[in-house]
Amino acid sequence: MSHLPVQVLSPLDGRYRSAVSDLGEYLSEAGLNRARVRVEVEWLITLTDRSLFGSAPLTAEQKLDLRALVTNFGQAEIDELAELEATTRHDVKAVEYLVRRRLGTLGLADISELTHFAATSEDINNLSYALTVRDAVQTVWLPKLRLVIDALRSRALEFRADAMLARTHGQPATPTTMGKELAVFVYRLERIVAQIDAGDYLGKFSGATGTFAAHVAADPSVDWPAVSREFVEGLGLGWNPLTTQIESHDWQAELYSRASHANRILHNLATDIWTYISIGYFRQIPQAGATGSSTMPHKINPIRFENAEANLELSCAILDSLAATLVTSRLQRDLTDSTTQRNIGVGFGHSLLALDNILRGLGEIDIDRALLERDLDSNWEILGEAIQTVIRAEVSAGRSSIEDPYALLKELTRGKRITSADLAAFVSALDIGPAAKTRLLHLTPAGYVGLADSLIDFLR
Ligand SMILES: O=C(O)C[C@H](Nc1ncnc2c1ncn2[C@@H]1O[C@H](COP(=O)(O)O)[C@@H](O)[C@H]1O)C(=O)O
Repeated sequence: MSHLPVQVLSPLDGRYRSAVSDLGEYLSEAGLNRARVRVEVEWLITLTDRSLFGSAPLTAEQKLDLRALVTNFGQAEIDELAELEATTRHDVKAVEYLVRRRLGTLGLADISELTHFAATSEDINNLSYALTVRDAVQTVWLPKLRLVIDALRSRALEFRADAMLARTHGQPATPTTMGKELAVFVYRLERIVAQIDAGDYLGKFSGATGTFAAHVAADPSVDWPAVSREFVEGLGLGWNPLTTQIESHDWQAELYSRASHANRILHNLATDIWTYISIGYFRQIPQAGATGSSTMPHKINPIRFENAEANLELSCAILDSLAATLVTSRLQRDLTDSTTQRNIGVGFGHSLLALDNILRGLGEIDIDRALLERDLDSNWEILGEAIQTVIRAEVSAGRSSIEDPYALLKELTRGKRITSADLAAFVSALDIGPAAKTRLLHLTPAGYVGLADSLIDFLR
């Protein structure tokens, strides 16, 4: 028998807890159950406000008491729900019983039969998930993503004029600036954030098979779809009028796909920064007291970006799986979504942890301008593109009769190392107009960055 105290299985609840615990407020079992209590309570208030089934509107104080069940939801309720569920073997039924018990304590036993009235568990669950996922995304995950975007933008602006050899296919290519390369990621991430901001959080509240059958059986004179719509929209959610027992989860699939897409862009950023660090373009700023390698004292390892890379992969695996599977439920419902949705927090948790690491990592790197310049100065052959393009323009304008300029430059540069002197001699001998020749003679690899410096202004 082990002597270990009870151990959590997920590192999100272990070593990384402090970085992701804000999500637990919403996407934990307790967060879900608190939201379920909220939905049950608000449904009671909706029914009594309309004096349905012999009820009378609750007083302001009674409503406060009921809503306090949500704000005061804590360990006592968590324990009581566990005890109730041990008997019911049904998590939502346990919540209903908890609310009924509290109604008794509050002197509201006369409305206890209106608890969970005409509702199926999914009516409570889907609204609770929409509320908790919305709050987790809007108050925890997106703000962290925005912090990363802001940090990235400020580093992009800082490096906007830092010319750098580009490496398409990993090979020296037409230079760019470090600022423009980081700005590309800002632009991409901002698009995804806008899409996520515009996304839906939908809810249904229409009974066991989405038909309002029990509602109509109880009182055919009520406009139940209108009541349902007001109720769902009153919670700040969009109303889904046409469903089976379950909300169709399409909004969830859309959200998780977009979050996963954001993860992949961040993954691309993390591996690019890792690569810039590995070739020395970024230096890592030593952190006091930190160790790189346990045996090689000189090392500073890019652990922030490696941790981010791994967590983004895990997050994508979970969010992709949720997006792919949640949209299918056999006939009017199967219960697979109940089990999979319990992992929404794990999906966002790995992403949040990655964001935290990227944010720290971005603050722990500095650019090595001297190395960037040395590298550019060692690769004059990349100007072959500029020269052949200028010659073609000159031929086209009738100022040159050079045949096949591309082949000429290919002959000079392909697979070869060229010095500035080689290139100057070559350009001086070219049969082109004097203005173009002067322009080419003044061109350097560091100066061949086109409009990279100003393109960054396309960022919002
Ligand atoms: O309103 C209803 O409950 C309708 C009922 N469908 C159900 N809808 C929602 N939850 C249900 C359903 N059935 C079971 N359960 C309870 O779901 C829990 C599943 O546990 P887990 O796999 O851990 O997520 C676990 O607590 C289960 O008890 C139907 O028969 O159509």
